[in-house]
Amino acid sequence: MKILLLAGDGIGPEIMAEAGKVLDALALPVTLDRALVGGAAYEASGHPLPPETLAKAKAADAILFGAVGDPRFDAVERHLRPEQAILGLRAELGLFANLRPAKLFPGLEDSSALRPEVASAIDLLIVRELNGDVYFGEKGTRTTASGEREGYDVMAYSESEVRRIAHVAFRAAQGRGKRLCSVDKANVLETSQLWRDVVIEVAAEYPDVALSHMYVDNAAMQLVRNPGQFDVIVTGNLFGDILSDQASMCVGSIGLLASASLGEGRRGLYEPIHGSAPDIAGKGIANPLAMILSLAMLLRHSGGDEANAARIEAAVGQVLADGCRGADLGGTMGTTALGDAVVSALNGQGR
Ligand SMILES: NC(=O)c1ccc[n+]([C@@H]2O[C@H](COP(=O)([O-])OP(=O)(O)OC[C@H]3O[C@@H](n4cnc5c(N)ncnc54)[C@H](O)[C@@H]3O)[C@@H](O)[C@H]2O)c1
Ligand SMILES: CC(C)[C@H](C(=O)O)[C@@H](O)C(=O)O
Ligand SMILES: [Mg+2]
Repeated sequence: MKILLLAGDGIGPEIMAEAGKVLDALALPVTLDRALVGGAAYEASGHPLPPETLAKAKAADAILFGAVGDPRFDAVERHLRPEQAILGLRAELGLFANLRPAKLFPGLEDSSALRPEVASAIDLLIVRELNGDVYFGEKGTRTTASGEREGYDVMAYSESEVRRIAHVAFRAAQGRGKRLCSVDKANVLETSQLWRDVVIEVAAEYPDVALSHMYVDNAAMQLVRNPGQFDVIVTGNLFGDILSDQASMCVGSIGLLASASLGEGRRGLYEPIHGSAPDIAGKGIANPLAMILSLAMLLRHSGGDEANAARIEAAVGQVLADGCRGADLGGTMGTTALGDAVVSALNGQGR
């Protein structure tokens, strides 16, 4: 398997180094390649997703992605900002299905922003559509008739876009608790009404899955009131972005949530749900566990290697059960110490 490592900006290189250690420890027959992406690529070549990087991504079986974003480039033209690299990869590779699991690791009951008994019940999967919505609609700024500036971003979903993500979500639910909650804003948005209608049509093919619908404002509230009620959530690009950051604090930290971005084939891109965290970059205190758990998802979904994916997840679970905590979880362990702890847990497995 050919894996492309794209570390990116901010804490990206720091956490990628720890995932690299885990990959080395497993000694798998993989070929590794690296390329610049995001602000680092813009600085070096004037584009956040240079053609060489995109070509390498297309040639890879899987991409392990750190994070992009650098406040130094927040004022450059939008199409050249670091974030365009990840949006470009998702679009160019047709990665329309973003899986963002959130489960409370034993031992982290008191780290959740929620009460321990509420947090303990969390074991959910957010299936976020990743190639459409207001992210990819027409956008711009214009001057209105009265002479003021107006920004606009068009929200749209076609029937086929909703249908394909609905199938992914129903299949995911079949492999879990057989409950799917579709989150939308159909009481206000035409885009959401079509979303809901199409999800209901697709549901006819999955009679074993119990489908429910929830408005996104209520879903945000229910996610902190009683997150244990959710099994699989399917939602659009923007709502999924927001709800997944919220879900991360329900299980303790944004530094724990991994994701898989998948298309039609086996190729996928795997990344933590968080960003480049410029406020802590270079300090050696970023939590590398979301990055390491993203590697586990890579092995599972693109590598078909469930055994090693499960080994990594068990090692992370062990490290957390042993009380290892970085600053985000109220502890003092740094990025490299946490990565080392995962490697020793891996090496100690089965002994
Ligand atoms: N997929 C991506 O590459 C991605 C995702 C989200 C944000 N971004 C970009 O990242 C930059 C920063 O955005 P932001 O501050 O809104 O979000 P962020 O996720 O980078 O950080 C939010 C907060 O969480 C903390 N945090 C994030 N990851 C952490 C980790 N692994 N360990 C410990 N603490 C962690 C940060 O220190 C910060 O306080 C922006 O340029 C944004 O566009 C990129
Ligand atoms: C950086 C940004 C474009 C990205 C998104 O909004 O999808 C990020 O927030 C994420 O969650 O991966
Ligand atoms: Mg996000």
